[in-house]
Amino acid sequence: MIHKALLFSNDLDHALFCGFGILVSVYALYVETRKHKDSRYRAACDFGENMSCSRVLTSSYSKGFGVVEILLGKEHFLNMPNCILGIIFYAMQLILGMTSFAGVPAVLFLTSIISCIGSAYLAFILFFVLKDLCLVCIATYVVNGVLMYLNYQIFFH
Ligand SMILES: C/C(=C\C[C@@]12O[C@]1(C)C(=O)c1ccccc1C2=O)CCC[C@H](C)CCC[C@H](C)CCCC(C)C
Repeated sequence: MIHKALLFSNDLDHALFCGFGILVSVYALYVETRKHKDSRYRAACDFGENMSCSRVLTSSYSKGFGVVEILLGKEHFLNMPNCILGIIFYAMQLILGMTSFAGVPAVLFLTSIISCIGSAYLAFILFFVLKDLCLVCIATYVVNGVLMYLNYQIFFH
């Protein structure tokens, strides 16, 4: 099988996309927090009624994927902003990606598959329920897709 790197090497690409994922998630968390404090705040990714990241980020789906609240309640610790889960996920990927323990590639690939399933669910909510074009959200779907491709390559190295 031919292994092709996306930009530089597999490992560097992996670290770069993890870093980008953290940046996007931190920005999204900032927008979410700021919008909750001031409803008149307009984020850089707010372009209109149906192209508004802050509308998505303050929706009921922005914490615990909108399902933790229903299953475990509003006060449950897992009912945290999706953005924080994203930051934890990318940081975990970044740190584990720099180690070389046996089993790490499997963990990276497996959690990456889970993140893509999560992304598919969020994309469905975004496009068909909220009917919005949230650019920071779409950016995370791309990052998760790329990370899964890179983790696949690392796993089947
Ligand atoms: C900013 C971000 C996602 C964007 C967004 O979630 C946001 C913010 C949101 O409010 C929203 C509302 C309505 C529709 C869509 C959306 C989203 O699009 C980061 C998640 C990335 C990814 C989906 C995390 C997946 C984490 C895995 C579930 C963890 C698996 C591994 C663990 C065992 C550690």
